[in-house]
Amino acid sequence: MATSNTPVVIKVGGALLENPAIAAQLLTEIKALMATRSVILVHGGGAMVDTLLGAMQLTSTKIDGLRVTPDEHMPVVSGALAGTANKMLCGLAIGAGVTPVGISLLDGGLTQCTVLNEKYGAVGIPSPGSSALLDHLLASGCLPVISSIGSNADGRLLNVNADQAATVIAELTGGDLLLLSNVEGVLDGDKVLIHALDEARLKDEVNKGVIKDGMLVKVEAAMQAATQLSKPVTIASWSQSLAAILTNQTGTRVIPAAQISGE
Ligand SMILES: Nc1ncnc2c1ncn2[C@@H]1O[C@H](COP(=O)(O)OP(=O)(O)O)[C@@H](O)[C@H]1O
Ligand SMILES: CC(=O)N[C@@H](CCC(=O)OP(=O)(O)O)C(=O)O
Repeated sequence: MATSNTPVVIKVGGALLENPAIAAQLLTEIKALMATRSVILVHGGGAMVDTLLGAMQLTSTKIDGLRVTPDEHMPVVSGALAGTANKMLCGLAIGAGVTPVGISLLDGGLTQCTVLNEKYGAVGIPSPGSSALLDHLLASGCLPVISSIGSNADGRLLNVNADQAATVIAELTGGDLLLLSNVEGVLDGDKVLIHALDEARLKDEVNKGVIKDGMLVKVEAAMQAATQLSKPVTIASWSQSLAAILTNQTGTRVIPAAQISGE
């Protein structure tokens, strides 16, 4: 039975699925956490998308960490993310003794997406919708496992970066957001962990080219969520213990940008 109304929204990058032992350990820790907190799992699967597109002889490019996704790639992309990756995580959850419910951003009116820019093809930017489905699942003691496949109002399927997907779910639920990846957090130019990243430092490291590619999308999503929720967002590694991450012993804390007074 959860004792806090504030859920923990945990996002895992797709590379986790290539490490089944670590993934199983994380799900075991999530089960323990669910004794006191509601947990929502949001996941990526970029590596799996690459593998499945490659197997279909389809080439894929990224601009600033976002995949250019022609509509004709969407059956493979949604199959990889909402299908294979989602069900692998649900299977690991069952193995850990948790009851998962695998869904996507487009289910139950959780989010609505708009097309980012046609130069990216079917790539969506999500906005919060209704939390009713999540409220119901959490009240039932289930673990929502959410893939980053969304839709616009016309039902066009859209590929959403999974860090942006996690951000919108944290905003929807007021949750504490952990973005877990294959690095211990945001690293500086000497590959040393940055413990706290405020807006000025973020801009500086981005301008220097130290924060780039997938991490650029991640820190920008984290700063948006931190500012919107008025609380820090954590970027850390899924190979470290959740207990250590939740007690700020490891990872990078992204600090909310100062709100302009009167806003
Ligand atoms: N300053 C940085 N600190 C840490 N990682 C960085 C940095 N700049 C770029 N990266 C890259 O970003 C990657 C994490 O982003 P990404 O691959 O999108 O992760 P995920 O799939 O878990 O969301 C790291 O593995 C690293 O290669
Ligand atoms: C638009 C866009 O870039 N979508 C991502 C969605 C998956 C993702 O973000 O996976 P990771 O968290 O493992 O990187 C993609 O197609 O790779």
